[in-house]
Amino acid sequence: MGAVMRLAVLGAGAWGTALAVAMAQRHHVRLWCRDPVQAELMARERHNHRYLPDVVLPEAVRVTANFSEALAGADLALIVTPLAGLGATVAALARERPNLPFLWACKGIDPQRLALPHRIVAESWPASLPPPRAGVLTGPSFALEVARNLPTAMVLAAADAHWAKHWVEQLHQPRLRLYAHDDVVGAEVGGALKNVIAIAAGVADGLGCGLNARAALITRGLAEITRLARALGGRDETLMGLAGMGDLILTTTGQLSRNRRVGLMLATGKPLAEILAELGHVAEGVPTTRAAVALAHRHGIELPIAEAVHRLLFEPEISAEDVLETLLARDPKFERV
Ligand SMILES: NC(=O)C1=CN([C@@H]2O[C@H](COP(=O)(O)OP(=O)(O)OC[C@H]3O[C@@H](n4cnc5c(N)ncnc54)[C@H](O)[C@@H]3O)[C@@H](O)[C@H]2O)C=CC1
Ligand SMILES: O=C(CO)COP(=O)(O)O
Repeated sequence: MGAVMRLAVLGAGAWGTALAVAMAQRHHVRLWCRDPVQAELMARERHNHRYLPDVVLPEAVRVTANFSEALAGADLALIVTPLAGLGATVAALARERPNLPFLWACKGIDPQRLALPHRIVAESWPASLPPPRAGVLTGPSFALEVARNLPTAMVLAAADAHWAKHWVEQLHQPRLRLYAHDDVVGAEVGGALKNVIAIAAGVADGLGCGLNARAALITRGLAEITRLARALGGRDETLMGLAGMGDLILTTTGQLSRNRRVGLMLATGKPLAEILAELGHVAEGVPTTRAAVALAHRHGIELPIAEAVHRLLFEPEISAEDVLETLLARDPKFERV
């Protein structure tokens, strides 16, 4: 195991808070929360009532709303904002600590630029600086379980496999097991698209389609994820691992998934705006569905489940039952990825 370090966790939602708690078992952690009122409350009460209730913040986690203070003396930053905040956070990090290595832990595809997180990072990084030393942290990991120290396995992927291996050795813990990887595209597509399939699984379960249907959705969902990853330059085998199949199984079946919950509520006919307000957390599968369908058109590949979720999310006059019928009416085919 590596030395004790100083870590800056940037973003204090459910996932940032959970990672801060888990990392504080071995390291000194500063948790940056952009809202000063929320930061003060968390520092005083040692809880994140808004995003991760029932979890106590250990002494080794220092909460601050001051970005510079969070980064002062840090050996590594973990960016844990929603995907929509990644670019601005990377740009601010480059201004403050241009040499600091960092990981991003957000999942999704930007629906405007159709960009995976690593491209958002590259495009937000000043051209005048040497490229950042950075990678992605992803895999099947519900925040609450990580914060409760339940055994979890994740992937740390970077284009430079040696760099990934180095940080795995520094951060690995018996109950937060990290595997190094060098397929950033495959790992990111797995983390992004599983949320789209989780929405579909929630809809199917909400409609009472049964366990056979859920298994079919997971399997054909994995085929869609693999197809898109391949089109974008990822490797098939990555999607058979933690970042692909692992996270897909967790999110399509686990009651803690917010994206699955979006699907369950869509099945009741509730409007999307109401669902998102009720959720109170980010559901990255919603914007990512738009991006996935646009990328499928661009690359000439078929993503029937993602297309079905797209219709249900963004064509309010269409019901969950109608979308299901359209999916079931597809012509028979060979089973191929
Ligand atoms: N919650 C989980 O179990 C996991 C979440 N993730 C990913 O981590 C990312 C964050 O998710 P959660 O923390 O769960 O979301 P959340 O909805 O619980 O919290 C989001 C947090 O980010 C803050 N925020 C929003 N925009 C921001 C910005 N521009 N700059 C800084 N902070 C900003 C919000 O104030 C809030 O504190 C998402 O991409 C999610 O897919 C990944 C693995 C597990
Ligand atoms: O990414 C996650 C688990 O790996 C969390 O999924 P949800 O955002 O659907 O809760």
